[in-house]
Amino acid sequence: MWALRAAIRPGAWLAHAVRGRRAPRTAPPLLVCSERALAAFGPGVLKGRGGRGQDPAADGLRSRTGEEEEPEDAEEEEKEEELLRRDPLLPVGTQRVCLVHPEIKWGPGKPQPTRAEWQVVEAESLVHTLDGWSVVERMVVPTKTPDGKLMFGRGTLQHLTEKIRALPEITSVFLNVERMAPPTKKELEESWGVPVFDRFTAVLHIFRCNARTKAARLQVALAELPLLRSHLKNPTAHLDGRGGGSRYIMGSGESLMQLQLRLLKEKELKIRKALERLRRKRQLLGRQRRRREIPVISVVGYTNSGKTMLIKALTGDDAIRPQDRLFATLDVTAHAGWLPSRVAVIYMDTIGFLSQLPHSLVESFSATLEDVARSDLIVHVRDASHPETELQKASVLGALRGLHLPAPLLGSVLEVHNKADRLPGYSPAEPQAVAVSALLGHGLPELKARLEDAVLRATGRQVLTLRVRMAGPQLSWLHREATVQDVDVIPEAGAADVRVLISSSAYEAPQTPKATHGESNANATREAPVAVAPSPPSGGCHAAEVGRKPQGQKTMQREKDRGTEMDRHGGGEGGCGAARQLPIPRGTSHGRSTRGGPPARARTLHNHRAPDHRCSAGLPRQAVRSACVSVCVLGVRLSARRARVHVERVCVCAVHVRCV
Ligand SMILES: Nc1nc2c(ncn2[C@@H]2O[C@H](COP(=O)(O)OP(=O)(O)OP(=O)(O)O)[C@@H](O)[C@H]2O)c(=O)[nH]1
Ligand SMILES: [Mg+2]
Repeated sequence: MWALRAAIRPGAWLAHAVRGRRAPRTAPPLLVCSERALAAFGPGVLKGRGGRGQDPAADGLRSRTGEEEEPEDAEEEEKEEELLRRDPLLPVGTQRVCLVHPEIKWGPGKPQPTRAEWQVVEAESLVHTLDGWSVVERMVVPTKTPDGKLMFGRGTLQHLTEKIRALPEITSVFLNVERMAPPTKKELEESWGVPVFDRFTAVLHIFRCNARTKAARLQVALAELPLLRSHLKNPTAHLDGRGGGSRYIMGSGESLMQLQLRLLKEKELKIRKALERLRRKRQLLGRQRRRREIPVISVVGYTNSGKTMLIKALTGDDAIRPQDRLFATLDVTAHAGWLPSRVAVIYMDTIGFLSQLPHSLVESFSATLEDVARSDLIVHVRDASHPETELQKASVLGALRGLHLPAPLLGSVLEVHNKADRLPGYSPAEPQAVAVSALLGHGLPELKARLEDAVLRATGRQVLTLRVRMAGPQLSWLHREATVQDVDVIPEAGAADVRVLISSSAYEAPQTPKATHGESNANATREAPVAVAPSPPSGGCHAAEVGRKPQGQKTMQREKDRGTEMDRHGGGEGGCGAARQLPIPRGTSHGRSTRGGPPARARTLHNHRAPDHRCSAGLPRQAVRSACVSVCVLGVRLSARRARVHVERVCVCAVHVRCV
């Protein structure tokens, strides 16, 4: 005989477990938002719909990956909205749910070691995710015939029906199975007298409630098509052949069933087309990000493990609002942040995983998860305090493998054990994992250092401090070929120590022998003993050459020769048009970097011959020129023989100064 556990009232073990899983809904601490971080990405890369604070439900100053931000063709927009109009999947309003968990005792259908009680807890969390829904009864019912039409044996079902019928307060039954066949649903609803729904329907309904962007809503609409198909019925079928009416509609030669199937097929094609349009836009934005060389870190993990909270802690973005509910995040959103060496990165917040998610559901969200495949690094956030953390890990890794990610990306996943504050003295068993508390900010410095290390390795970059001559062309070369993070001018030496983030390919170019550069190290910032940067084209005679990236050994050698020549002639400043000589770093506008690194940092320009010197206060041009005697440092006051000026900005044609 079977045992109907926890039928009358929640058993102590279960009630305890359930209480344990529901963390209090406390407001997360407010952190300072990094405005500069966001500014660094320029327009079109990071955008929030409607700006900060407009959507109180949104979990952050989110920059969705761009799909819905572009102005849409009005007609297309209307068509897409039409696709998204549908009836609710589950009953609306307050629901008191009876949770029935069929426990498969043996056989291939038996789930992996997950204990029934935790499956019940997770199912209960799903119900609580819906506003106004509560679980009033829980039942774990053993079954040997999960694939049978009625899921349970005859005697078991009868017993269960009596139990459910004896509970007048329940308004629906959640049968905790992945999918339920329509005939099963029909029979059970007739026996129990209340609506019955499965895990797929519950998750789909939650997705519907939480999806905000058009991409997410379209993906949900795509995911629910199989459900709609399985519920199709032909009301005239019973009339067939009895003379009671035509099974064809208005003589079209198409039965109602065929018509419904055709309409669903057309709907599917339209949704796929709309998703493809959004995918192209996302790819475009991805290309823009890559052009700007901003590394992307995808944060993945089981639902409710703290992904959003971790991104909030890493970026300091107080507009991000983590929530204690499953599938709070459904849209991939991008958030800007900085790593210790002021390396700008984008964190991608992603949809959480759940065990036993129907395959079609995961597949429909594959377009969103494409962003994960294109990232430079994956961070796997785990809830270390969860009793089933190992199973959650297995579930996430299984889903990641299903995404067909590039092997190096999959091989370099950085594991973060979150919620360590709930486990005093916790230390991860995995040597590579980092324990943190995103809530309290514990372990974040170590995590950031590890992230930087991994990101630099993944993107083939390193942070170096190089000493360059101010009179030489090296600094401008560095501005072009690397991200200059800091310039420390040493006036008495006529040199500067320049901290740069440089790609290995640029750094290891033939004319930059490592011996003279000092040791390269992805993390450590090293002093280079001598001026080292490869020389740019002579004197900046041709604007095209000034902005050109050295490609291949031949080009580099030519540039080296020119550089040698240039050095012999004292600084390499030719007599060409000064506008072409001004070494504005590529990708900058008005001295503001868009290649990573904080904007409006003091930037040293070595060129003595700035093309024009403009003074907003009417200072004589000569005075301004003499003020820019040696270096032009943005935002820094310079004293000169005749004037004291404040260099406000540097653009291609002028150095703009203000009299102080
Ligand atoms: N105690 C503790 N709670 C945390 C920590 N990090 C996150 N939480 C809580 O865990 C819950 C879920 O956090 P989220 O960041 O929304 O989790 P998520 O992984 O983004 O969840 P989904 O978007 O739903 O997949 C929230 O109530 C957080 O307050 C932590 O380090 N310690
Ligand atoms: Mg989230």
